[in-house]
Amino acid sequence: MTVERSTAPPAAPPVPGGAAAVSLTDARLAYGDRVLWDGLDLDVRPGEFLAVLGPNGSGKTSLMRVLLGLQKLSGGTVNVAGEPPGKGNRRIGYIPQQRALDPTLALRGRDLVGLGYDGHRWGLGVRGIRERRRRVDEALAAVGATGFANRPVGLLSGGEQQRLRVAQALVGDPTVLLCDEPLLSLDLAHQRAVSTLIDARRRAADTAVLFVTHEINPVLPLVDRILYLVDGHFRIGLPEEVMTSETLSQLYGADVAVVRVRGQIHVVGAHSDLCEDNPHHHLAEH
Ligand SMILES: Nc1ncnc2c1ncn2[C@@H]1O[C@H](COP(=O)(O)OP(=O)(O)OP(=O)(O)O)[C@@H](O)[C@H]1O
Repeated sequence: MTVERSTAPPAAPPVPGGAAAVSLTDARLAYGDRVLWDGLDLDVRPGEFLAVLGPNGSGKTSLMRVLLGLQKLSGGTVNVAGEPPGKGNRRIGYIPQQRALDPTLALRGRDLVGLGYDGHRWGLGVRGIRERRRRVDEALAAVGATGFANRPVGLLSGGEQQRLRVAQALVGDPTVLLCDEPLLSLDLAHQRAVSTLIDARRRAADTAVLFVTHEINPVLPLVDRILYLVDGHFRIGLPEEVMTSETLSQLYGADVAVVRVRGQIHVVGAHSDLCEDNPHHHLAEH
């Protein structure tokens, strides 16, 4: 399989005097002889919003797992918030891909969010407990979850559970926020609320955001750069560099047209393997 290195010029200006929040150098991930990506050089600067796009199975979640320390690279190096990724890295906030929680789970919403604040330590002391409550309440309010914070999480709707996951990821003041399709199962109003919240967080606290999504349009105004993965190939660049007919046709190895309508991007492909379930991909079979 041929593997492509990004040819797009690095769009993000170097961080003056500061280290990258996420840094991958000559990174490779392969399962057996299946190469997901190779030669991946990527520095995400503090405060940057990087959208990670690509069809099913292109390795987006695997990239998140590498950054979380759950998956080893097959080659190259990775650093997150200045250190090699490890399971207990407190500087990472993670919003996992939506999965319904066990309906019998007795945990309340506010307990789930609290795990993001101090799931790793015990014995906070009275002042600590007060501060914890304040922070958890603040995070719950920010995602509009105060009204159902005391209900068992297993009985909440998918969208309500997802808002709690967002609060859990943000309550620990992360340096790096990893989001794996966080808008799935949210209605439009809550999609907007959650993306606004994530955007506000990175602006206020310089949190780097890596945002896996199948649907670029809801976050397009927030995106600084795009990492687009397709079957072992990738491109990194500004949205206007990556989301072009020429670049995507090269990446997919097929005739792909990128159409912009009223500020939205639509991708029209020639092959059904161009990920049919992607809302921004409209298929035109020949
Ligand atoms: N531990 C593993 N061992 C072997 N293959 C794996 C492993 N984890 C993932 N894969 C395979 O690697 C490919 C990439 O998976 P990944 O979940 O990263 O894709 P994705 O881009 O997030 O896909 P989707 O859009 O469907 O969520 C898939 O074909 C998957 O089956």
